[in-house]
Amino acid sequence: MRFSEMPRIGLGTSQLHGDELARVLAAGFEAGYRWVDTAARYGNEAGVGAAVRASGLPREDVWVTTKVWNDHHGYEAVLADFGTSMRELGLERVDLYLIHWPVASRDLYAESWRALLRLREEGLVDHIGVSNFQIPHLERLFAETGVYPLVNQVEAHPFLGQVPLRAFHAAHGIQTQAWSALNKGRGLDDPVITGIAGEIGASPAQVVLAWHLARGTRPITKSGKPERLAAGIAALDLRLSDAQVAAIDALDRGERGGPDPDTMELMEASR
Ligand SMILES: NC(=O)C1=CN([C@@H]2O[C@H](COP(=O)(O)OP(=O)(O)OC[C@H]3O[C@@H](n4cnc5c(N)ncnc54)[C@H](OP(=O)(O)O)[C@@H]3O)[C@@H](O)[C@H]2O)C=CC1
Ligand SMILES: O=C(O)C(=O)[C@@H](O)[C@H](O)C(=O)CO
Repeated sequence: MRFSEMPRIGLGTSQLHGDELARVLAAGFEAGYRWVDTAARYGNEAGVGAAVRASGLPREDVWVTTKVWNDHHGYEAVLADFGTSMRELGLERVDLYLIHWPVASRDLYAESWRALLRLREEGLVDHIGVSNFQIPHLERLFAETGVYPLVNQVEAHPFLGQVPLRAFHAAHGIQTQAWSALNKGRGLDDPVITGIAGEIGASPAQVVLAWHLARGTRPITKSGKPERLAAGIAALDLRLSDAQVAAIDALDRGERGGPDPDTMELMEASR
């Protein structure tokens, strides 16, 4: 799939395995999701690939992202682990391959980025990017290779607006993707969000997804409940006013629910 055709809302698969993974992905495809986010770390690439094949959808209609984990940084290690991901997925191509975290303490992320550039040059992956990179990490990639990532997938939700990072992305043509787009349900009861939900006749979760879309961020969400998955896709049709977007922007308190990219070092094996 061309980058310009990339779906606007992604379906996450972290911590989903076996029958539950198959059930959620089948419900997600039924609801209209066409972008699945996995990672070596999630230990479910084989199940994701199987669900894509089982969907009956043409392969070119589904966007599959996977990521290399922290224990496989470095040029040769990335190339080797990409091969393992491809075998696990059992798909001919992966649409987007990301470096999951910078793990700056290892000082291997720029070398890892060179490996992603090679994979793209060789046509083994269509698009490449990073996840959880801060501005200095992105600057370093450009300084060393002259190429910015196409995507940076970072934690973002109303309590973590990522304003400086998003401005940097906009200046350098990097797409912002939001993981934990719903902050795992936290803050959906905030009066600003429930108030806008009442104004437009939508659910709080739909309001948050519509807010991501209005500010040009691509949200990735997850639910085990088919009705929530369907509601998420319906958010594509919602339009917030500038005032509603600004009111949600004002909830930003720089509050992370997940790890801090500057200190995240989890090196447990992904496989
Ligand atoms: N690159 C990275 O480092 C990271 C990437 N990710 C990716 O992003 C994906 C999404 O992240 P995740 O944190 O799961 O996303 P969300 O913010 O969507 O959180 C999902 C949780 O929110 C609940 N939820 C979903 N919809 C609603 C709703 N309408 N009302 C209330 N609660 C709701 C779900 O519960 P229920 O199932 O009961 O509906 C689930 O427990 C991951 O699966 C993964 O693919 C995640 C973390 C880090
Ligand atoms: O879920 C992800 O994509 C993450 O990067 C992290 O949540 C990671 O999997 C983790 O284990 C953090 O402790």
